[in-house]
This record gives sequence, C-alpha cells and structure tokens, in this order.
Amino acid sequence: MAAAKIAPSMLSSDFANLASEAERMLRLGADWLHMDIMVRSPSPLRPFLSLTDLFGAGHRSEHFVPNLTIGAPVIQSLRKHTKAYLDCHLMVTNPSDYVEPFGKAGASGFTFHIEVARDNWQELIQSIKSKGMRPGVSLRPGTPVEEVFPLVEAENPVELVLVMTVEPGFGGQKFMPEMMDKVRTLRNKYPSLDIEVDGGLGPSTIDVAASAGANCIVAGSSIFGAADPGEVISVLRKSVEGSQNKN
Ligand SMILES: O=C(CO)[C@H](O)[C@H](O)COP(=O)(O)O
Repeated sequence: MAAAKIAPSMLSSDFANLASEAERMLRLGADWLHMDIMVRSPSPLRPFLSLTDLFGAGHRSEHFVPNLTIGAPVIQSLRKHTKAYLDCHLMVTNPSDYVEPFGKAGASGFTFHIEVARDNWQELIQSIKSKGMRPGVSLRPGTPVEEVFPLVEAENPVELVLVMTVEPGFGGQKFMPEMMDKVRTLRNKYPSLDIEVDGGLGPSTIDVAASAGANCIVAGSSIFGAADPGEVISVLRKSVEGSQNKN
C-alpha cells in the first residue's frame, strides 16, 4: 500500500520566510514540501516557429504556465535549512535543462510533464535518477491518463504520477472531480504506485480524492489559509488512511 503523504504547496506560503514556513509545516505534520517550479522558458518550437508567427499577438502563452515562481537557487537555499523531502513539480517546457541544477540544489523528487516529454521521457527518467532524485510524471487535465502507462511500466519507471486537478499555473483554483477517473484507473492498475493529486484539495474535496485512490495530497490555499493548518493536515491524512483501511 502506498503510504499517505501530505505535501503543503509552498506556493501559498510567505516566500519571504520560506525556511520558517517549511519548518512550520513539518512541525504541524507535513510529510513532504511541494515546490511549484514555474519558469517562463521558451517553447521547444521557438527556434523554428512561434505561436506568434502562426496566430499573431494575443495567442495563449507559449510558456507551459502563465506564471513565474522559483527555480533551483531557491531550492538550494531552502535545502540548507531542512532535510525534508522536497517534492519539485516542474511546470516548464524543457525539463531536461533543469535536471542537473535541481539535482545539485538538493531536490528530492523531480516531476516533469508528459506533454513536454513525449519524445524523451526515457532519457529524462534516467538522468533524474542519475542525479539522485525520484522521477515523477504529471499530466494536465486535458491529457488522457493512458499517456503515462508506458512510463509506469518501463524498465526504468517513474515512481510517482501527479494527476493535476486544476489547470497548472496558480493556487486557489476549484478542484476538478472529473479527474478522479484518472486516479481510479491508475490505482486499479498500479496498487502500490504513489498517486499524487494537486489543485483545489482541502477538507471539502479530500474524501473524493482519497476514495479514488490518491495517496499523495498537495494542498496550498486550504492549509496556508486555515486558522489551524495542522488540523487541515490531520484531516487530509485521516481521509487517505481511512480510505486505504476500507480497501
Ligand atoms: O500546482 C499548483 C498550481 O499549478 C499548485 O500546487 C496547486 O494549485 C495547489 O494550490 P491550491 O491547493 O491552492 O489549489
């Protein structure tokens, strides 16, 4: 059985006090710290053709997400203050460029998106492992779950699948319950896989995710915005463990 992991999304923390925010979350019972890496890196098509060339100005961003957060230097700084598992979710168009810097910085997990790694996921998994990190793959809401099966079944597999339950980019969005079919499918196929959900998770949505089979729970605004964040962490954990005990 895959153990429950509660991972506060540090995107909702006070970045100016990141080390103490991390320490506070761990003290309140968090297992992992979820780090949302959003970099305005150019599309791989950029040298040849840009969306601006195709559609003109005003098109949807060529960047993986329309936001900018933190990079390897921040992970490196945080690593000096904590031994915690740093669960890094790379929302970038070119994850292979970040493997070495994140490995050096002290990232624990490196989760890339299948949408930008359809052609090179084998090499990517290999290089993530060679830098001492745990590889994971994530999928956007519109991406069929079948796309990640080969990565879980590979000789050199990913060890975590992150099912996005909002469009990646920002905290505080509404949970998409229709993503639970993906979680159920993954759990039925892979009983011991780490299945993570991210986006809109909190006390009012956790039971749906936990009963579908998610065991790694990312939650930002519901934890950091709560009067008692430790209580929220405890509610999330009890829901996951309660669902596992039923099965
Ligand atoms: O990956 C993310 C955004 O892309 C965040 O981790 C996610 O949205 C968590 O925030 P919240 O719990 O507030 O929804």
